[in-house]
Amino acid sequence: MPSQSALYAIADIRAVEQTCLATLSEGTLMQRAGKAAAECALGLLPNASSRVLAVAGPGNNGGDVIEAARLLAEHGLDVTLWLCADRSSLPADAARMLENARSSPLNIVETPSALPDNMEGWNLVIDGLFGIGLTRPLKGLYGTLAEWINALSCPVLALDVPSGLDADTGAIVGEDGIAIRASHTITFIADKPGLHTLHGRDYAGHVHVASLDIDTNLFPPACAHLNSVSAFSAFLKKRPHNSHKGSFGDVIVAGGAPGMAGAPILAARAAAKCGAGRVYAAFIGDPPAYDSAQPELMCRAAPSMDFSTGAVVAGPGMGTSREAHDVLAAILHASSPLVLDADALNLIAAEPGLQARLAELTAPTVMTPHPLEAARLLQSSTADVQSDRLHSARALAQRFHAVVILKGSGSVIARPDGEAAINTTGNPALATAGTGDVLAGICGALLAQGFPAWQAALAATWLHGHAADTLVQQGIGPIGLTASELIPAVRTLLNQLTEAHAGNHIPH
Ligand SMILES: NC(=O)C1=CN([C@@H]2O[C@H](COP(=O)(O)OP(=O)(O)OC[C@H]3O[C@@H](n4cnc5c(N)ncnc54)[C@H](O)[C@@H]3O)[C@@H](O)[C@H]2O)[C@@H](O)CC1
Ligand SMILES: [K+]
Repeated sequence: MPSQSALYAIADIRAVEQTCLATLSEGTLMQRAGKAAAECALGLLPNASSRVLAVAGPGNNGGDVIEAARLLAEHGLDVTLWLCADRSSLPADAARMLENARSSPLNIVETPSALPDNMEGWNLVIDGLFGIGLTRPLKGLYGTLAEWINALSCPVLALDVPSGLDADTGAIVGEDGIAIRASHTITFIADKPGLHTLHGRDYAGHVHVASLDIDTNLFPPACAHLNSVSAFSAFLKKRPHNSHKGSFGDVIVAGGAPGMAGAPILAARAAAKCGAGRVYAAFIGDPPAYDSAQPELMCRAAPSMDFSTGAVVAGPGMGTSREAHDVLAAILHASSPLVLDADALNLIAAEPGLQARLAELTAPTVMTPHPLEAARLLQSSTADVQSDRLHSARALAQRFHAVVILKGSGSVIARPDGEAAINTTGNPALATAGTGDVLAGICGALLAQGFPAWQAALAATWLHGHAADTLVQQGIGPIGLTASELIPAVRTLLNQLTEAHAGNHIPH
């Protein structure tokens, strides 16, 4: 089995599946999938007399659920199978599973013409309508069934992919399409990107991978990975006693047009609490004398700053004025480790001269667009960006020669060589003003402490999301979590991770 964090595109899964089908006896893979699904279902059921509704579609995803339903019925559960397809046109393996099921205690209802009025009484629904063979939106009976299932209060286990969801992108198929909202998904052969980004997290729920005992050697390289601590932990360093404020780098946050002074302050506070030795907040508008809540920050006028002395976070509340443009041009000429956020991205999107300079930079550079900023940079629409987030993040990384964090549910981190990761932490509490400034500040602090751009982006995204998850568990959110509250939680996590993962060697 490939590593737990590896993600595979549908085309790669198909290739692996075809090779396996050629060497295994007929129905073997489907039997393995059905068995894994039945075991997963058992773990979700309250007792031995639970009532299960299994829905089967016209393809092999239907075959998987027929086999799972048979096994559960033979286990003694009260299982009803709705076969939402014409029996005579099922693919061979699925037809075989149906034949096997006929002699089991499974209650089979073929092509149900109407849905039952009674929505209560099911302990679990298993979704085997469509898997990776989905080619068009759910319509007619399938659409109605998805709506009906989504209104139930019991757990829903999706087999391979929640029906209606694109396993590559996490998009719901069709303009007004619908997908089954699962509480759990058991996905076969290997994990898939669409279960973790865009609508993926909302529709797939908890994802479990069943590898079906396929030989690891049959897998091509993964198309992306899930972000995890192990991807950046090598750069978590214990601090030597003999260190001083110069040992951990400077961060200069540049932004703060008139009326927008809070944004750079948030980023600067985050940078200070994530371990930068010294932090400057540089303002396009008049700088405040100091930050009374965090007087360690040094507040300056941006046009007079030297941006070559530390890692720079450009953009929070920067505005797009002529002054902002000139400050950004000076930043790009300083060639420092760089985080580009918010209006810095908008300025770059609007000006080819800045784009050309950015593409020339060799210092570590991280860009942190949300989908609208990404659309401006790619000269496309937000809908286009979101329709394939992995592709969009990679396109940005290649075009601007930078590591890109495309924010949103399941943030995508991509680098110019095409390597990409999907973040697994975070929750809707982060959908509030200022959280992006905090992310940029964390990233800047890690760059200042010597993280390469890729690991800084992975670590910042993971920490930012995990801090929000921790706060929500404590009841601080999702409603009303503020960006300021994230900052001390990120600091705690960063210290805990460093304590747990850092080696004893002295960094220098
Ligand atoms: N072939 C095998 O032996 C295995 C298949 N597996 C399962 O098979 C699935 C893939 O099977 P298939 O390729 O048959 O694909 P699906 O079962 O996802 O469905 C494909 C069928 O549905 C039709 N279809 C697609 N979208 C539709 C829509 N919106 N409305 C109505 N009909 C639609 C297609 O024309 C095709 O007949 C995987 O997701 C996985 O669950 C796994 O069991 C592993 C082994
Ligand atoms: K499914």
